Amino acid sequence: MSEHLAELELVLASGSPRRRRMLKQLGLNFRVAVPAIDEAALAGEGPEAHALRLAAEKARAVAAPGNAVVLAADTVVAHRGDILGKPSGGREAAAMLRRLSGRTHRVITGVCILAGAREQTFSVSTEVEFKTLTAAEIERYVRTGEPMDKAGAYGIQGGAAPMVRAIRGSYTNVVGLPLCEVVEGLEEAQKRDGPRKGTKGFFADFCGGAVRGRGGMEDDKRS
Ligand SMILES: Cc1cn([C@H]2C[C@H](O)[C@@H](COP(=O)(O)OP(=O)(O)OP(=O)(O)O)O2)c(=O)[nH]c1=O
Repeated sequence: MSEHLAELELVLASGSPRRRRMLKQLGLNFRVAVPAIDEAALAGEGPEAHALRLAAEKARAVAAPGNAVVLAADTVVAHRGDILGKPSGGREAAAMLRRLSGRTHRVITGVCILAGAREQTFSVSTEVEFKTLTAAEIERYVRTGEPMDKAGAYGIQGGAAPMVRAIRGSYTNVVGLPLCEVVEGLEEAQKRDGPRKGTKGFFADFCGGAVRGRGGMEDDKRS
């Protein structure tokens, strides 16, 4: 990661405590602005197109001063072309978990980085395999309330960790912000102020290899 990235004037367009925590983990200076947009899917919209569109709408919805760079993201769970967003209640959460049980799905995060008139939008996809869940396991987990603000009704970083047999791809992408690609995008955005000497650090090295398995990230207190 470039040592100059900490100098970036950054606005995180998100109310997600996970995204805030992950950006902090990078040591970046940023302020938070919470976008208010309609997150409903358009008719016929696929999961990736949906995540990309919402990420761009979130970024555009917040005001940023002169040189600031705005970062926004949207995470969806995709199964057989369907979008599983945040559940509307306990029944829908349980239905989503029954659907994911014993199967592999994809978690797609759309990312938008706005730097003046320049806009980068991209998506990152991670495959997640769930073990077969019992009805009791699902009921217990839904009762914790944790699924309610999370795409696909689960948090890999929290109580759903033991439900996940395997992941292929970025772990931070599942939690809502693919840090490797976000850092690359922010470095790219910073170049508009003139190229800086980049130092290839942890993230560059980390991105070079296959990322498999999960890290040790705490869940937030929001249920
Ligand atoms: C699959 C999965 C999703 N999530 C979260 C990430 C996202 O915060 C959330 C999906 O909802 P989003 O609409 O992407 O984000 P948000 O509403 O939390 O925040 P904002 O729109 O203000 O940026 O689901 C987890 O925390 N863990 C997981 O394992």
